[in-house]
Amino acid sequence: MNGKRATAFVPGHVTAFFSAHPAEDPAAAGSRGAGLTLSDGVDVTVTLVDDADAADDSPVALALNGEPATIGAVGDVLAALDVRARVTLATDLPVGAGFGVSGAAALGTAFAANAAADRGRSENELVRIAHEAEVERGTGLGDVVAQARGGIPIRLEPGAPGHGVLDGVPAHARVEYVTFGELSTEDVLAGDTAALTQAGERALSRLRADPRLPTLMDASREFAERADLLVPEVAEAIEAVATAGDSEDPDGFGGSAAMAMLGRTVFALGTGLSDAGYDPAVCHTHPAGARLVGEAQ
Ligand SMILES: Nc1ncnc2c1ncn2[C@@H]1O[C@H](COP(=O)(O)OP(=O)(O)OP(=O)(O)O)[C@@H](O)[C@H]1O
Ligand SMILES: CC(C)(CO)[C@@H](O)C(=O)[O-]
Repeated sequence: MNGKRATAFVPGHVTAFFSAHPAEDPAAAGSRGAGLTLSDGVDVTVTLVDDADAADDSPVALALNGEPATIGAVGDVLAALDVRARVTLATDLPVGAGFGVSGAAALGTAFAANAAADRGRSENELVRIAHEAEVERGTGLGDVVAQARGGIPIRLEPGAPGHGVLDGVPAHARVEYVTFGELSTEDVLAGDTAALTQAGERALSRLRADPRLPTLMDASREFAERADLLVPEVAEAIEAVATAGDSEDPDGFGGSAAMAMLGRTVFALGTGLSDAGYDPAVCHTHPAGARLVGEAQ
C-alpha cells in the first residue's frame, strides 16, 4: 500500500434550468443554464494504491458514505491521470436527486488524485478531465464547470475551460431542500431534448436580462413546466411554498421554490419550505468553487 492521500471538497450544485449542447468533442459538449452551488457538498479522499496491492485491473475502489459504490466518471478521471487509488466520498446530499454528486465525485477525484500523485496539472486541466468524464458517462453536462466556479453560476456557453463561458448572479442565500426521490440524468439526456433546450434558452435570456435570484427562481419554475419535467410531489411543494407566502421571511425570498434538475427535489430560498410546513435540509449558497482541503503521507 502506497498510502499517499489527499482530500478535496466540492460544493453540491442544483441546476435551476438548462439547455443541452452535445458535441463530438466532450470538452466542447455541455449545457447552458444556471443554478446554485451549495455549502452541502462532497468530501472526496483519494488514497494511492500500489500496483501490487490492486486486486484487479480497475483503477479505482469507490466507497460512498462507507458503502461500496460505482460512479463511472470517477474511474475515468483516475485513468486519465494514470492513477490507481481508493476513493472515498462523504456527503449528506442524496445521490441521483439533482445535486450534482457525480460531478462532484469526478471533480474532487481529479483535484485529490493530482495532489496525491503529484501529477502537476493545472486547475483548468483538472476541470476539463472531470467534465469530459461526466459528459461521456451521460451523468451531467454543466455541473463540473459550475462546481469549479462556486457561487451562483450562469453557464453562458457550454463546455470545459477553453470552450465554456461562465458568469454568475452576485448574491448569497440560505437554501432549503427536500428530496422525494431520484430521476435518472442518463435517461433524460438520452431522450429527446429539443423542447427542454428551447425552454432552457428562453430561461437563460430572462436571467441575462435580469441577473437576480428571484428571476432565476421564476425562470426555473417556467422551465420545469415548459420542458415537461415537473413531477407531482415537486409541483405540490412549489405551490405550498408560494401559498405560505413571504411575511415570515427575513431575506425577502418567501414563496420562492423550484425544482432541481434532474431530481425529484424541490429547493427554496430563505425559509420557504419550513414556512410551508416541510422539514427541509438547510444550507447556503457556497461562495467558492472546489478546493483541496488536505494532503497526507
Ligand atoms: N446509491 C446510489 N444511488 C444512486 N446513484 C448511485 C448510487 N451509488 C452510485 N450511484 C451512481 O451515481 C451516479 C448518479 O448520477 P446522477 O447524475 O444520476 O446523479 P447526481 O450526480 O447525484 O445528480 P444530478 O442529477 O444533479 O446529475 C450514477 O452514475 C449512479 O450509477
Ligand atoms: C444535465 C444536468 C441538469 C444534470 O444534473 C446538469 O449537468 C446541467 O445543468 O447541465
